[in-house]
Amino acid sequence: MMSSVPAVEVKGLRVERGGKPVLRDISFEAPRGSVLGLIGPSGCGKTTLMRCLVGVQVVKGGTVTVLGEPAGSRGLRRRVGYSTQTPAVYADLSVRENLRYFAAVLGAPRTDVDRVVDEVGLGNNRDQVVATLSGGQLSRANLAVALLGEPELLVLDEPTVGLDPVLREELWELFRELSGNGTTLVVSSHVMDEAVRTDRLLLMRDGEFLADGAPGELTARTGTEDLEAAFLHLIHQRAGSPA
Ligand SMILES: Nc1ncnc2c1ncn2[C@@H]1O[C@H](COP(=O)(O)OP(=O)(O)OP(=O)(O)O)[C@@H](O)[C@H]1O
Repeated sequence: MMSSVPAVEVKGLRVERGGKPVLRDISFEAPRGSVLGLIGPSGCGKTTLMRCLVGVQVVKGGTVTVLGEPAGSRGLRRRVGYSTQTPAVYADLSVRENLRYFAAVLGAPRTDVDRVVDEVGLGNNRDQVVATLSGGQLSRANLAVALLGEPELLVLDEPTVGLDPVLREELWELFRELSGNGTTLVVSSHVMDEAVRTDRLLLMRDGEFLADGAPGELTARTGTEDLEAAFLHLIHQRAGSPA
């Protein structure tokens, strides 16, 4: 039976980096099995928020609860998958060797290796040394590591950067399939056309949420035709509102 505890529960989160506020009083919840999009311009705090979810960021205030436990708890190690923008895979090992290594570290079954290679569409590159992969193949190898062990929550920092539209489409189909099986995904992007594929969007700017809702709700609420226009509308609205 699926737990009723939200996959993610963030309350009053505040983070400072380099002495400056980077996240200012952020609160939200992600129900299990949802695909949550974290969208906003470069430097708005997306990576910092994701670091909080996986428990590697020092926080100034607030709480971050993941699958019912404080973020970063030991018990969450195998239940949460994280892929960073900087690839974690070793350049001098093949795709398969990397995944075997990470499967052993994570305690994931060895049979997972071929499954995740196929899921990210690297079936023809499984024995290729990572140093020789293209940029898009490299980011998919990195994503494959996060899929090992079938984590309940996947935190993916810009997983589709540098991919062509066909591959992006395929990856989004995979994300939808994973969420259909009950996995919760938090996916960051600064590309608005990806935002429409999420169940719920958190539009971020300067460490705050401009809006939080389903893509259709956000366009309806702002009376705009697409999410790009909705985002601009919200920025102008915020700029025009009294402090
Ligand atoms: N180690 C650090 N020390 C000081 N400031 C930092 C550090 N890391 C990030 N920052 C600052 O924190 C803010 C948020 O950065 P963050 O990486 O979370 O943004 P982002 O939205 O993920 O950006 P991008 O889309 O470019 O990855 C930025 O202003 C950044 O300069």
